[in-house]
Amino acid sequence: MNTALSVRDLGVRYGSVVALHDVSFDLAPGRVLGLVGESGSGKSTTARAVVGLAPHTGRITIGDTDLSVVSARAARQARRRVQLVFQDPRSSLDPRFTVAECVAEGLGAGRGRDTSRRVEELLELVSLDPDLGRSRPGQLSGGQRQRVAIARALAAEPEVLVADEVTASLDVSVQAVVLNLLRRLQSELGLSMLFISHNLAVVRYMCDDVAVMFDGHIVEEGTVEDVISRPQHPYTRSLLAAVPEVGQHRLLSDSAIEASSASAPAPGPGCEYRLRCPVGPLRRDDRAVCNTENPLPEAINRVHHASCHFAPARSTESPVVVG
Ligand SMILES: Nc1ncnc2c1ncn2[C@@H]1O[C@H](COP(=O)(O)OP(=O)(O)OP(=O)(O)O)[C@@H](O)[C@H]1O
Repeated sequence: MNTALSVRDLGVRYGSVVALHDVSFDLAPGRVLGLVGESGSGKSTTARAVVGLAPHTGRITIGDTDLSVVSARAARQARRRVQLVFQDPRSSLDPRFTVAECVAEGLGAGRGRDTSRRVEELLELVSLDPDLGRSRPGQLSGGQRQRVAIARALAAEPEVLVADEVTASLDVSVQAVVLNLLRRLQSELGLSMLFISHNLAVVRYMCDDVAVMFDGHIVEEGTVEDVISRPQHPYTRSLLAAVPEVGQHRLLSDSAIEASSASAPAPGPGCEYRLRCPVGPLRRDDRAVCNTENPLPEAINRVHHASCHFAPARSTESPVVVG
């Protein structure tokens, strides 16, 4: 089979802790494979091993380069075709560098006179104003910082992008913006993506295929639709049961996510948010009205799961009832 990334019998230990046991999976070219599982199941360790940040046993093949049989130099070159975007851009971007310097880091040794033009192009690619290149990461919002981290990863012109909980440190409305950006880039650039998340709703939105991790093992894999609608492993069933909106197929439409990434009004009293779901009609409960007793995060939590996204309906002085 033609694969962008193939992992066989991957094992990682941290001292006496065995973090990964014989993990195997294939990522097909141009597809998005979700790696899902609870905290501590080994998702980040898998990502770190794939990009060479964790010593491991087993075999990793990038394109047609089996890293276990080539020289260290050839392995380093092959690994440049796989780029990792970390969970928290505050720690992955050097605060002493300007944004432009952070992105230029990703261009590697071959950069020359055209560096600043290329950095501008990369900032535009992630929908950032190139003028932000003169700022420091600390002057940007969390969502802007994560876009810079994505631009830096794309600077290396990777074939595979590993996105490790890239929205976990972001505010819920900004999460939607970053997810949509990743979807757009993946499709426009034909990237293969290993998308790591503990959130099954997000995995369903983003991925074609999914592998479920538990205690350092992959316990189930398949297309997202098959695994979510016909889970075979008891652990997958328990993960699904713990996320009601996936179990009930109450997931998010593109339009809901796109709407939430547009100019959302500042949440506050009298501001109504309408939750959307692509399957079936909205129920009356699918709306959340914010008021002083019920500020936005609680409203969203009460009606839907906290990790869901939402679309602003309209902002008024007094709550509006949607029929
Ligand atoms: N640097 C480390 N030293 C020792 N043990 C570690 C280290 N990093 C991870 N582990 C352990 O390895 C196992 C897998 O951790 P890992 O971070 O890969 O899980 P995860 O699924 O990514 O979790 P999370 O979603 O919380 O990031 C856990 O038991 C964890 O405690």
